[in-house]
Amino acid sequence: MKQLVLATSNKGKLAELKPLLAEFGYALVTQGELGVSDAVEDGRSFIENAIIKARHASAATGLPALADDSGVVVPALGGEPGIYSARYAGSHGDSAANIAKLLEAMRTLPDSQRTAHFTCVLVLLRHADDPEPLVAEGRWFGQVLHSPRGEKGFGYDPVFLDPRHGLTAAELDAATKNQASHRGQAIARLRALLARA
Ligand SMILES: O=P(O)(O)OP(=O)(O)OP(=O)(O)OC[C@H]1O[C@@H](n2cnc3c(O)ncnc32)[C@H](O)[C@@H]1O
Ligand SMILES: [Mg+2]
Repeated sequence: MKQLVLATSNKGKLAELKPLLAEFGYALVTQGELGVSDAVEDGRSFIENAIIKARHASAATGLPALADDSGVVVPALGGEPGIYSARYAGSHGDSAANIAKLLEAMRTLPDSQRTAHFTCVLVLLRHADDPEPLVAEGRWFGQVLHSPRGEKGFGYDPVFLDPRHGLTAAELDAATKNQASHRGQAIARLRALLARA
């Protein structure tokens, strides 16, 4: 079976992506398992950063690569944290600090201005020099709560309310989150692109 390197070091993403990719017909290997360093994410958009990460992992391994660039976008904050979601409060991947900063920035906002969405852009390089990567985006619309709820998931999940279920992303079981989420939607689009490619 052809190997595919997952170009992410985020354990939460890996846990969600692995079951979603099960039917894609690849043997999955993470960039960490292959000793690939994290790429420098200096793009200006989710798409640019996802391409940077996929190209970095693919160039280092010679394998096809899948990257995920994602984040939470709050229109009332001018789109923040956006592409800076992982390092919003300064240090990379400190979810408690990121959530605290987000809640403080939104402290005075009424419910009508607390809408937000998660965005996920997936980039699949089908081989190391693939000039035309497959790009798939998904968005998950909801509301930012005033305080965290739930223990599951990762990142901003405890403060993101999914209006369809009336639960935060951290209160949803993994399969339900994957059905609703930005990442799940992006994977469904990627599957459709692959079927046509
Ligand atoms: O770059 P990689 O190695 O993939 O890992 P990362 O965590 O740095 O990933 P990003 O650069 O794409 O930043 C995404 C951040 O957005 C947040 N995020 C993305 N998807 C999320 C989800 O499903 N639930 C909660 N937070 C999410 C979370 O804080 C992530 O760290
Ligand atoms: Mg990152």
